[in-house]
Amino acid sequence: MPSSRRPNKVKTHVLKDCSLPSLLVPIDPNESDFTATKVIVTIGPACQDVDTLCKLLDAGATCARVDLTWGPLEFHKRSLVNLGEAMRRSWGPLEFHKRSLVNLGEAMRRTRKLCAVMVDVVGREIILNRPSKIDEDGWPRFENPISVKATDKVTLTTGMVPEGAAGNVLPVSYEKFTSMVQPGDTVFLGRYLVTGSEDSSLYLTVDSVGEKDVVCTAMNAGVLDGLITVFHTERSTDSLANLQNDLPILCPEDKAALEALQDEFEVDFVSLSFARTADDIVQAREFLDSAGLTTTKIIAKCETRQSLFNFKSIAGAADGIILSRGNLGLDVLPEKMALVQKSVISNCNLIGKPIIITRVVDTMCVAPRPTRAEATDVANVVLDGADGILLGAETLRGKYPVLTVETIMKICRQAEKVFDHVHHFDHLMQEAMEIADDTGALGGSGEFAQYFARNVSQANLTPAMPSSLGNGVDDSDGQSLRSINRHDSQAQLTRAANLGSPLLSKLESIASSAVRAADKVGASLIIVYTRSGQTASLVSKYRPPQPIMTLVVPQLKNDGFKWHLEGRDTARRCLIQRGLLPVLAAPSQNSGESLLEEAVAMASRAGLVHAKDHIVVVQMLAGAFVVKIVSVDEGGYGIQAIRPKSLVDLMMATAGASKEEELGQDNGNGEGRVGHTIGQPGLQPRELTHVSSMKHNETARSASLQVRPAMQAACK
Ligand SMILES: Nc1ncnc2c1ncn2[C@@H]1O[C@H](COP(=O)(O)OP(=O)(O)O)[C@@H](O)[C@H]1O
Ligand SMILES: C=C(OP(=O)(O)O)C(=O)O
Repeated sequence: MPSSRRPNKVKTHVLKDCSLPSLLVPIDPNESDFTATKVIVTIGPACQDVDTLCKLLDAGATCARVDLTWGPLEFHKRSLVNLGEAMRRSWGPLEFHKRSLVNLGEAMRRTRKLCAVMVDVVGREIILNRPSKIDEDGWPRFENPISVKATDKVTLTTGMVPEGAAGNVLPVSYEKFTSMVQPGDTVFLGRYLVTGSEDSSLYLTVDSVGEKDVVCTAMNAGVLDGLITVFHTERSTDSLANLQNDLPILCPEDKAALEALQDEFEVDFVSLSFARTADDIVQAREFLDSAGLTTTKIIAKCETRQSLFNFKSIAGAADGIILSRGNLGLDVLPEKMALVQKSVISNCNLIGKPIIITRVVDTMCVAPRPTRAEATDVANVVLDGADGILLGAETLRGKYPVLTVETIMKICRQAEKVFDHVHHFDHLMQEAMEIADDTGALGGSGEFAQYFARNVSQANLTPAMPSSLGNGVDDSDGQSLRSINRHDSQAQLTRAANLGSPLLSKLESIASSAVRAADKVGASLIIVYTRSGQTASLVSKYRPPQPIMTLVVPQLKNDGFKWHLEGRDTARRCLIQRGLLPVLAAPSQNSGESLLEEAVAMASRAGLVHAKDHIVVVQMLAGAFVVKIVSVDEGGYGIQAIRPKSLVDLMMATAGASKEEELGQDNGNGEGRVGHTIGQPGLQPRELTHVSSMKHNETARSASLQVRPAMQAACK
């Protein structure tokens, strides 16, 4: 960080109404069960059947992950030449994952709930090559757990393990493993998706390194079972000293599996394991595009210290971040973990990228209740500002997958109630102002803007080590910047636009105005029309307390070969962002006012709004950006004419002016206010926004608008 006057500030918790008496009031059984925080579940044997998947969706899960880490064991022995068809035919776990997705489609049909699909790739994961067999359900099972006592010698080898060899000689999957480690290093062996603190985890200290063998001493006793991951802990406590493996960001098995899944299913997200640099995201994007997964979003997993050194460039290039706290916790000192989490979440919030946190309630793998620490942790994730929580072992092999989701949703709901939305909003605005100030546009030095731009573009913070393996710190400044530019997502373009502008981009100005207005008029709901999801995403960024109904109007597109409807995928991709409630309009529905009326009726039926409630609407009308307030009619079904007082409040909220100074006395009917200039709160008025009233309509309307999880939501 340069000596800018501006430190890298992170928002801390400011809780609204957290007095003990208010907290101890029993929870109203009739209170809305809307939960803004998203929950992603990992599908495994514990939840793959349709009934359990239905229960998970009913409990509130919005995205399901299939984890390719289970499976490629069989492939490590095969040459690249033999991949392809042979693999497709014989890879048991891929069949397991396909069945998961077929069942998920059925669960969506039955529950009429939309669920996104995430595929987690193996990437650079190093594992122990242990013999396994594929069970009848297609899931790999391992036999003969490995029992190790503290101070036992354990040998990790890249060679063959002769039959009858001692049980403490363990083959690792990465053939250059001996080049990575040196005496004194710590190597962690643990069951995939375990905490690292139970007796199925083993910490080893490296004694000596030979050509093929790494001899270690066990620091604790443990019984290794299941799929065992090998994690080489960073040896330096303040920089990066380890050599990193040179495995590709997507291994051949990942590519083959993604292609195979893409043939039959729609993959909304790829969670990119062990992302280290922005270039990893660029490479993954290139592959996904070439494989026809052009709309699939990349969520980079930060699971090593290296990913933190390159964090800003990774976050800038990816469509979202997963903070993989299990692995990261092996690489970051325990006393720093909470602070790292706050920093990562805050940075993602600032640039409006979804941030997902892993490893919250490990105890619920075996117990029906979380520990106090876990329950507190979940609440803190919400208060820190995360978008969602990713469940791993809890739903993959845990005893209580449904109860786990229910418990998490309840904790999140309570935490959301005290999340200070206004403070969060003001923090983002303040940051925008300071960036603007630093660009010089508002009289600042430009120092921070340069720092921010540099970090977003390359983040080359530590020198690369001279090695064929490399320590993996991003050493390709210009190159990664160029690559990112080739793949500029809309969000990146928006960010870039923001960096060059003293104020916010047009769309962001509209989105934040809508959130401010909703707050000022006490709206119950925000409705956002969206095509790509970008506008909805920007509204989510400002973390309104209201649900954000995200209206996606399908569009007929021609890809050069055939016509197809686009929109379903947009709706699903909103399902990892805090507060978004995507709704897919029926294709025949026009996107005008009648659609809004249907949306309001639907929100009313869903209990999201009641009679006389206000709703803030973001849409495009006749080529103009519109933020408007409508009210629910007396019957609670349709739209009432705009309430004049609310209109004044809207202008107050968005123009940041005082009632007396700017508007004079409210004449009670709001006349003369329609079409008033609305600017960015806290900033100078900038965008011209129409505030139009709705036509009066008291009648309840039939619902042609549908939530469209049914049919083809996950299965093509
Ligand atoms: N079908 C629609 N009808 C009316 N307004 C729309 C529709 N789709 C998007 N909009 C509005 O158009 C504006 C710009 O949208 P756009 O640039 O396409 O971003 P997005 O990808 O979020 O739709 C936003 O105000 C959005 O609310
Ligand atoms: C690796 C994962 O997370 P963690 O590092 O938190 O175990 C995961 O969930 O895929």
